[in-house]
Amino acid sequence: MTQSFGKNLKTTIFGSSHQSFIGVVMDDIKPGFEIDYEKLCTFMQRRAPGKSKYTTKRKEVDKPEFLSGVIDNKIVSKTIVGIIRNGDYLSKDYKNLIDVPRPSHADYTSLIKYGKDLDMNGSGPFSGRITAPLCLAGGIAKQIIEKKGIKIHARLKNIGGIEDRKISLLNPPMDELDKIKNKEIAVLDEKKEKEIRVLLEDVRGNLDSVGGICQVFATGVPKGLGDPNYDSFESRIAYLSYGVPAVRAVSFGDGLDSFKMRGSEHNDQFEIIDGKVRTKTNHAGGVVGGITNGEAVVFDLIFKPTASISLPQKSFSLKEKKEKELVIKGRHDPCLALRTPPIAESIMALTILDFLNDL
Ligand SMILES: C=C(O[C@@H]1CC(C(=O)O)=C[C@@H](OP(=O)(O)O)[C@H]1O)C(=O)O
Repeated sequence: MTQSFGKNLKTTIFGSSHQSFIGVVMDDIKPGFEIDYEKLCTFMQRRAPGKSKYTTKRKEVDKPEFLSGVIDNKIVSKTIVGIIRNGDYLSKDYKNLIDVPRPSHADYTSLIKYGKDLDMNGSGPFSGRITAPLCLAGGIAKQIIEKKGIKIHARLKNIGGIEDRKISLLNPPMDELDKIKNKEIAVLDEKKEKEIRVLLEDVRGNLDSVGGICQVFATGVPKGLGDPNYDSFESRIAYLSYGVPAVRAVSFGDGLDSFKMRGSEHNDQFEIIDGKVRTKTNHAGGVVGGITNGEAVVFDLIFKPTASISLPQKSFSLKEKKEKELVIKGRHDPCLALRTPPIAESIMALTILDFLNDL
């Protein structure tokens, strides 16, 4: 079971949703960087639970603490260790799931693989809570690469089938995206936001859940990050993305729509502007042949509807060896996708920093 990623900047997530804390080790980071602690906390609050009626009611402070490698917010070692304390956990809500697994959650596959030894309270390593330390590391990575002129912003592109405004992949409106980052529903189009609220009220009222797509943009990314084939820029993004609970797909640029296009529509033709090679469009999302081309890097993360819903569902009892109805207790997100923009930004930032450590 690996909780680690990164080739040059080796990052390891540890802990579990209902243990006393969760955290992250960042190894082979460059000492000297001054972390803007307030900015890091604000970034992490965008993901934190208990902030909206459309997400989980669990309330956590989610303030990062540095155990090692950081003094007065300055990185002073090659390895840093940060933690986030867990406070508001109700493990009793998970007791019945040891015998009766949740459909489409990891209870069953975890049991097949690890038996009853793995701490599955709060869904253990399969919990969305493990994205808190990812954002701790990602928030730091984002600050480091910002100083190198790389900007990253994410938005909710689609919630439960309701699509936000289409925006340019070539010249993404980064200032506009920056302004929506602290919204409860981080979309640009206010009319669509109202429609999403109606949908979410319906989903919540009916004890159900809904998924969504988070789209993330990075500008100022140097040309030449990534290699062909198995260590492509996309491969490292995908490696992290599929480690995030509930991610079902990751797609670059026009991604999942590209197969419907003709080559003449999808090709990004070249032009020379002020002596610099640019592309006229950015259907590729800034990565061709696994290598960044200097245009904005854009990818979508597709999240399934939260598996833990309160409606009665068909499952089975391991003890009794027969089918059984399951009613899940606990405080689950009617739409976990709402909390994902800082997660997508973290994946982008950590991957770029990992490649930059290469150079
Ligand atoms: C705590 C977080 O999200 C949790 C993710 C989660 C799950 O099953 O993934 C289930 C809930 O946990 P609990 O049952 O302990 O309340 C969420 O609250 C968080 O994101 O910080």
